[in-house]
Amino acid sequence: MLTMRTESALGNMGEHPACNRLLSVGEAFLSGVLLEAGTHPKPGLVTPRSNGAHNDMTHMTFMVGSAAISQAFYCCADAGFTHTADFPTLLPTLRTIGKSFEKHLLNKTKNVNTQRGALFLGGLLSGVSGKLFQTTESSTLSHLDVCAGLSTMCEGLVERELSSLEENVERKETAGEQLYKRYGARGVRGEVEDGLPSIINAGMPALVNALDNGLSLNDAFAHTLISLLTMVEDTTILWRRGPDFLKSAQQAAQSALSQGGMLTEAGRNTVRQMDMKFSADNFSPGGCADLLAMTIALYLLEKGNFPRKIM
Ligand SMILES: CC(C)(COP(=O)(O)OP(=O)(O)OC[C@H]1O[C@@H](n2cnc3c(N)ncnc32)[C@H](O[C@H]2O[C@H](COP(=O)(O)OP(=O)(O)OP(=O)(O)O)[C@@H](O)[C@H]2O)[C@@H]1O)[C@@H](O)C(=O)NCCC(=O)NCCS
Ligand SMILES: Nc1ncnc2[nH]cnc12
Repeated sequence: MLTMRTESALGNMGEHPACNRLLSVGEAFLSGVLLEAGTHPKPGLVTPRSNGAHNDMTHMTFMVGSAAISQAFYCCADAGFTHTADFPTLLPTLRTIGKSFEKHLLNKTKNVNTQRGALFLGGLLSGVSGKLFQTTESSTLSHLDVCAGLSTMCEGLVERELSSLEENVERKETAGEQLYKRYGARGVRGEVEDGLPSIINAGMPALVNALDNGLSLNDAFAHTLISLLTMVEDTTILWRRGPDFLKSAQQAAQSALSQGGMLTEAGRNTVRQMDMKFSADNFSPGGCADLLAMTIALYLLEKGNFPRKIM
């Protein structure tokens, strides 16, 4: 006797569409983190061909990290689908799932922080997606609806977790908490509370435009990353090199985009130069990398698949 999940995973969609749709949420977000890690070039970031600004991780670290968090997305989607109360009351459940997977991630990567941010973003988005599937028969979700649900669920998160930070808290303050105190940077919490404006206004339009213009998946993803970098307040850059570097990185990305980004040879050369400079200056936009992964995942949730051959 097959379990419901196994039967559905075997494609028996007719009987268990709900479970199959939750499996597709998990698959979309795992695809996002894997395809992000596999994209090259990405200024300062780890790719299959470069370790960027990192001396403690390679592409293999991200494969192990992705495997470690892969089940979190289905678990969060399932939690969202079975959550009978309103969006804000779903958040603590997802945080509990996330915190246990974060421990697992760091255990599997031997304490190298590959994708804490991706786990946070993907887990919350998966939970919202699962909840939205309660009220539709569709097998796809609009990224605008998912981002709106995220914003509703995370309303007040910055205030609760950053603005009201106690002085000399018992535990070591996280990077995000220290950066909020130092610069007022809202980081990933600000992104989710605002409903991912960087994806809605930059990432998703860039990805759709790149694919419509015939770019390969790799080049479309690299183009999307550059677009995100123009506007994201990336605390991983702030943490390593401060606000002036963050501003210069955003300006460099804007300059590359003005030359066409990955759509033109001049733009591609500028992106390659950015990669060399970010790596030499020892900083990388880890937050933008996570948002790239999420853009890919939300694209797959909305469209179901990529438009052409997977190349
Ligand atoms: C909620 C937390 C994840 C918040 O953690 P923290 O207090 O540290 O807050 P932030 O710094 O704001 O964000 C944490 C990570 O989020 C990514 N990020 C940063 N800015 C943004 C942004 N504007 N938008 C989106 N995402 C953003 C970033 O993660 C990526 O970069 C990390 C790799 O950076 P790197 O510098 O290479 O490595 P480090 O070890 O950090 O530094 P070095 O020593 O090497 O210099 C990697 O994590 C990428 O993912 C930020 O780091 C957390 O507190 C939490 O609660 N987690 C539990 C999980 C959870 O609640 N899940 C819920 C659903 S499952
Ligand atoms: N490819 C990557 N390189 C470095 N940090 C990251 N954080 C998320 N993806 C990353």
